[in-house]
Amino acid sequence: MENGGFVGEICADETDSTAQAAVAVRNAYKRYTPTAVILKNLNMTVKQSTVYGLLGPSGCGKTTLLSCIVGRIHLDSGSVNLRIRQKSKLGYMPQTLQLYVQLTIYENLAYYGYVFGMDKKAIQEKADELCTFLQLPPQHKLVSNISGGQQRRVSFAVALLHDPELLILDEPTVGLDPVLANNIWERLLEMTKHGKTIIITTHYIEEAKNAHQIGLMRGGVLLAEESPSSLMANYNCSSLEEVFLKLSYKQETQQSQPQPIEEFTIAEKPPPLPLEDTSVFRFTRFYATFMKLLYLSRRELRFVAFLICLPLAQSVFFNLAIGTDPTDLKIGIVDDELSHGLRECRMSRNNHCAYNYTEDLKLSCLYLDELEKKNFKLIEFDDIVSGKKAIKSSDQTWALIHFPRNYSEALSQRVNDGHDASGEALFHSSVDVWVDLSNQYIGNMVRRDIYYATQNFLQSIFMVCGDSPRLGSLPIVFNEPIHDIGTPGFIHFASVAFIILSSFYFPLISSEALILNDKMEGIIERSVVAGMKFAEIAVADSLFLGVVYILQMIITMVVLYGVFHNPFKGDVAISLAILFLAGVQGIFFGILIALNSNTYTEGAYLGIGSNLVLTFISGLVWPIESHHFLLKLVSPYFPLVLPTEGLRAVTAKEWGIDHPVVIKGFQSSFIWCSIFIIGVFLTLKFKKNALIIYK
Ligand SMILES: Nc1ncnc2c1ncn2[C@@H]1O[C@H](COP(=O)(O)OP(=O)(O)OP(=O)(O)O)[C@@H](O)[C@H]1O
Repeated sequence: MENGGFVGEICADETDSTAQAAVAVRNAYKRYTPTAVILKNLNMTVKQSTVYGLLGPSGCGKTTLLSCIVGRIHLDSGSVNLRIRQKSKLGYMPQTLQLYVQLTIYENLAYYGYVFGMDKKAIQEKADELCTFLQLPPQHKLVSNISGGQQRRVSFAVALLHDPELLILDEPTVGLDPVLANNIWERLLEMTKHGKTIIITTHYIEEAKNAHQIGLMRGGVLLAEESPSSLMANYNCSSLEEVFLKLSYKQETQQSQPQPIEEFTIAEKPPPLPLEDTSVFRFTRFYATFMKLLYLSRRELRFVAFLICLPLAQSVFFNLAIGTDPTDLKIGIVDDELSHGLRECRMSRNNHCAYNYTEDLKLSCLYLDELEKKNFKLIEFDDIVSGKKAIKSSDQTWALIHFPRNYSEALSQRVNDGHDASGEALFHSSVDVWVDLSNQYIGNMVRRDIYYATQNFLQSIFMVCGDSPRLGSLPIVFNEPIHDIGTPGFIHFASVAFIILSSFYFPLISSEALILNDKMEGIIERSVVAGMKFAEIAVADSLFLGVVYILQMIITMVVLYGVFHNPFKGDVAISLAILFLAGVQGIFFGILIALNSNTYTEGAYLGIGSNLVLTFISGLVWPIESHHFLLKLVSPYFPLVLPTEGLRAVTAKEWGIDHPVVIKGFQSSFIWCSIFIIGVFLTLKFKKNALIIYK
């Protein structure tokens, strides 16, 4: 390099050094947005077995440069060549913490140790040594309960844990006790004697004098790259601060005009990452994730209890709150044939035959008995006007029933005279009913039960006279049901959709929460830099969630079918298979949401919002047969809709795996599982920040 020239203007004879260097960055160019150009044709050469101090003001691009070196982000053009070939030989301490603060110091070290392929004994030995050296609190302390400086030292320990050949440290000495900082520098220099190479960024120029080589960075370029002594000698300065100042002035005068963005050529395809990992699935990394989940569940007992109690509470409340008919509904009664009000019914003889009418026959009392049997509470009103007023002004009374003054006599005549009954007898033998239909469901139910009560009342009249009760029935007979599930209630219908949605939703929120948390905290990022594959994380998470899911499903099924006796008549294995596939869909949909969310809020909205839509269209709230015709055209193509139909057919109709409705349920499940899994692959491949949140 020409004396005084920026490192960006690299000489041809230096290209040989690229091959020998531990790290060689050539013509590096990186921008975050078209106007935010961070690295501008930067060149950097780090010799093997040296400490390289990267110095520069805040925002000059140090972290960006290190991120490109460790493969956290791609360069837009240029190249990074590393002497090491495997990620396991790289140690990286990022600027942000990227630790599990809910875990202890040891558990964090163990997690990353397993990621690096270390065994338990080696991890424990190294953890003991590093914790002593870095003056860390006892290893059983939670990271959340130690100071910020101590947390950073744990992060530093993680970088040193597996004795890497190339160590990249982003401001490891911030806020450290000077003695400890000095010890760290001594250790770093000692490590170079064993062939290690270290790049370290720092704001402390004084401390950087310890490095073998210093890179002075400003505005996205390296102004100089030499040993501290040569820098001071070459620039005729007594301190590094002075050298930096001189070079900064020089840069200012040389680049008085900002370099136009067009001058930087961007490669069409981003240059490859320096350490593309070709290794396949590694058991140790899968084990690291699984162990971490076990550690987390031990630490987060409250959350585990929540995961178990949530299905319990949901299914209990579902059964207690949904599906059974309302009881004790109030009905207003205006009975003009009773001169002493409803208490007269208790005194009068009501059960003699209507064919023999006498003054004391009060058939309205028999009618009222039937209404009470339907669990209505009867409220007496003096007249129709006050009864209607009460319904209008209060939401407590749902209907008003009026019996005319000569109701029993007219009804007797109607029964006796049959088709010869007079118009007056027909008129006065009818009760008037007004129903509050402001709540359609309750209003319709009140109407239905008044019909049933009327029918029962008429049947009882003929029975008392010794005739067939059929005389008082509509001429229609409902025979044995074809698919009998006992007394059918809305809950029986809804319980199938409920269990499918639970099978889908519990794994969804758990997988989403796990991945999104690790993504937001930067732990996936650090793990990926350390060699972790997303497949290893996904498989370990899925297995762990599978166990939780089985527990959740057992609880839900015991409550639904054991305690509340919802109908379940068909093949258990087919039903469990449908539920299992709903769980798999949930896990992968949760992962997909996490990969596509950039904030916790976004993740929460996507998770809850999608679930609401599925709740509406899957038949939990209302039968899909009653959907709008346009929705009916598309709803079968939504997840869970056909599996719900299939499960309903299995559990209520005992249809088998070969029935088209059940087959369609399975087809839909397989197709949606595939769509979610493919979605995860495509997101990982094409979405820039699927795993990493650039802070
Ligand atoms: N993800 C991002 N998107 C857009 N701009 C970014 C992003 N990350 C960093 N930057 C910008 O790039 C510039 C360089 O940031 P970088 O973190 O590399 O600087 P630095 O030298 O490490 O600073 P410090 O010493 O304060 O850590 C800054 O202006 C920063 O705002």
